[in-house]
Amino acid sequence: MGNWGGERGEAQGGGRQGRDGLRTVVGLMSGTSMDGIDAALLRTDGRERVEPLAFVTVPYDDGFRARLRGCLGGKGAVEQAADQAVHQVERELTDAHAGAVRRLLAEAGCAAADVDLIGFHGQTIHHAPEERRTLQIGDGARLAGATGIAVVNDFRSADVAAGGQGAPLVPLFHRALAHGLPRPLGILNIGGVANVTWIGPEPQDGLGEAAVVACDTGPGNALIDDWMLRHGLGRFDAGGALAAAGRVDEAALAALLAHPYFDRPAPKSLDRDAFDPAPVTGLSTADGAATLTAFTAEAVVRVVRHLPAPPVRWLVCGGGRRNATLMAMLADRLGVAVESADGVGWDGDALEAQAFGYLAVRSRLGLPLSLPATTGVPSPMTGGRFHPVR
Ligand SMILES: Nc1ncnc2c1ncn2[C@@H]1O[C@H](COP(=O)(O)OP(=O)(O)OP(=O)(O)O)[C@@H](O)[C@H]1O
Ligand SMILES: CC(=O)N[C@H]1[C@@H]2OC[C@@H](O2)[C@@H](O)[C@@H]1O[C@H](C)C(=O)O
Repeated sequence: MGNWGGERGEAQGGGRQGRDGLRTVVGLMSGTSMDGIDAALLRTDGRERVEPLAFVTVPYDDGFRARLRGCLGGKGAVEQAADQAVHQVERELTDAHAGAVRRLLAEAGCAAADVDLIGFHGQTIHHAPEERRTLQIGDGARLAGATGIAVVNDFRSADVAAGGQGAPLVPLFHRALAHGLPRPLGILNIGGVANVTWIGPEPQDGLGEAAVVACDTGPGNALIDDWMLRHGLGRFDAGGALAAAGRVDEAALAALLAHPYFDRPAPKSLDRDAFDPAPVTGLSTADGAATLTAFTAEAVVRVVRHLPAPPVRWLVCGGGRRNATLMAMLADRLGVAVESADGVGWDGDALEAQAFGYLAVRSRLGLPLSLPATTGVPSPMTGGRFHPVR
């Protein structure tokens, strides 16, 4: 992969590796909440060094969000991907990402020619690793053409094809950021789905890397968001205010937690709509919100027994860290410090987008994106598909 510079080359007008060994990259994430596109600009060597530069979120409009939802999951989603309707949404999604890149670079005062690479996650519309299927829509070649910047996309397929879960993929990025923080450390991302990265003690001899274990914990905000939408109460429970006004229905919570997912050891991963919220159906809006919020928190508690040792501290990123009721439930139930990742100087909204920029560099360098302990893949696995500027 030493020819990366050559492949990008000056003919492609791209930035080149700086004297400090860092690449300038854009990371793009459009997560399971389907709230919009997160776009991050950073410099990184794809190993230890990460220097965030800028970040923007570009929300989807309601019409596009509805069209995107129409592509989601269910039987035959992969076959459906051949459909014209899905292709049309994929084109729209890709063009919206190109717009997000332009906006990010304009805000950062950075020229496209100074960017080496884009890491383009795309939108997951189907995730069934047990069937060796995962599908993120997003046209890498079209994005490269529209931005004039080479693109890496399709980060999850190689892992899933090799028998891994294909998710979560942020753990190696989390480890790169976590130097000097107390161990074992739990990093909890609460998006539509929630996922944890457990990071063990730093090797005493300074050689090698800290152990890392990861999995999806269970629902994040998706069930709460769907509940709010269904009741005409907005897109999410701002600050957790509605949940704070309700009472947790213990019988409904127990029914939700009866799902076999919580007994499965890590690594394991989820599709957005893996859980059926039927147990809360008859509850008041406030009690339903409280119970679904407790479900997200309790799912995190249930994962602790699948980790090598309980984390001594939890750092929370993703939109769920803004839900004060959820954060209080987590602190109460985990019994150790639970705090926003922003408190250690990270941007809890930008982390996933940054991770896909970082992983794009790793992809070009042929480095692993996943490990047996993060996705269950049989051996450390690289991945991603490269789309040069033509
Ligand atoms: N002020 C707030 N109060 C409560 N919840 C909030 C607030 N702001 C955002 N959220 C929640 O965070 C969600 C968005 O989180 P985020 O952007 O981390 O998800 P994502 O990246 O789409 O998902 P994933 O990590 O699963 O891919 C919203 O859908 C909402 O539920
Ligand atoms: C298949 C898929 O898109 N999974 C997402 C989703 O959103 C959160 C959780 O489920 C996580 O496993 C993953 O995203 C993050 C960015 C990851 O791969 O680390």
